[in-house]
Amino acid sequence: MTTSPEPFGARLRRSMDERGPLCVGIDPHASLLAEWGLNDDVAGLERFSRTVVEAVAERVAVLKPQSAFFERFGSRGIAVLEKSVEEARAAGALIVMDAKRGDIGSTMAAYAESFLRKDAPLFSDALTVSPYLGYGSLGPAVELARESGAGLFVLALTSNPEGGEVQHAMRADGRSVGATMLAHLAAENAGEEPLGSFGAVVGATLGDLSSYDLDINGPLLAPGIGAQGATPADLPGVFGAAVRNVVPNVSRGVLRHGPDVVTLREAAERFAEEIRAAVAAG
Ligand SMILES: O=C(O)c1cc(=O)[nH]c(=O)n1[C@@H]1O[C@H](COP(=O)(O)O)[C@@H](O)[C@H]1O
Repeated sequence: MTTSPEPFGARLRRSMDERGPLCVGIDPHASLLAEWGLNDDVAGLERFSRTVVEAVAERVAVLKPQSAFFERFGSRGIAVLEKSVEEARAAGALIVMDAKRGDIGSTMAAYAESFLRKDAPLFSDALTVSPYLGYGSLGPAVELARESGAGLFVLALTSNPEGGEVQHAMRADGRSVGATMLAHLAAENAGEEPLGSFGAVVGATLGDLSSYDLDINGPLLAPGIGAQGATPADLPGVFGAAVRNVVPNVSRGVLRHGPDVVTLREAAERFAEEIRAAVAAG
């Protein structure tokens, strides 16, 4: 008899409760490699990524490698990404692979195989995906995620100022495009306990979102804290009652404190503490 794997949402809820909700990004910008005294090459990439994993993977709930910075180095960069994913998962962190995939359904199935099939070299606990070829095009990824006990984070209301022209656009039924994505996710997660596995990306930079129904019974990945100007203290005002399900991401705000492992860890802990306090007050 095969037992089905524990769903991502349940694993994430437990990890957030035990470790706090902070997600640290692994974003090896060329400028950060330089600040850390590393070369902009595969050896520099590997040292950077390993240092972040060593500093925080045993402590934070989630690590989010930004695939673009690894892809920049071709197959050897991808090999570093594979190793980092393996090491971070071994240390108990959940991996959200930030690859923002999105395509017609038949191609989406291949993206899903790449990141959400249990035995794939880049298997990740969850994957960021773009629904802007239509939410239904994500179907194969939803299906494989369910089978593998993995999850998705669907771009709903992104942190960047340009996102509004698409996401705030009004449909004929009077609902915005972003709100429509949130509604799809709420349907996906209906009845799941303690938390569904199909999350939304909602920027922490967006101000008051009370006109949106963020109650999707799933996690809300909230980038934008630190380098993009949002702070942990903003979270209750942006997310309201949904703040309990927010996974706040900080990349450069933490990473600029490297390369010393202890200093990096302390920077992550400061954010984690501020986030804990803000969520408790919210
Ligand atoms: O999906 C994401 O993670 C994401 C969505 C979004 O709306 N905005 C956003 O900044 N991100 C990612 O989150 C990270 C933010 O990095 P920092 O601005 O350095 O904290 C980057 O890896 C972005 O690609």
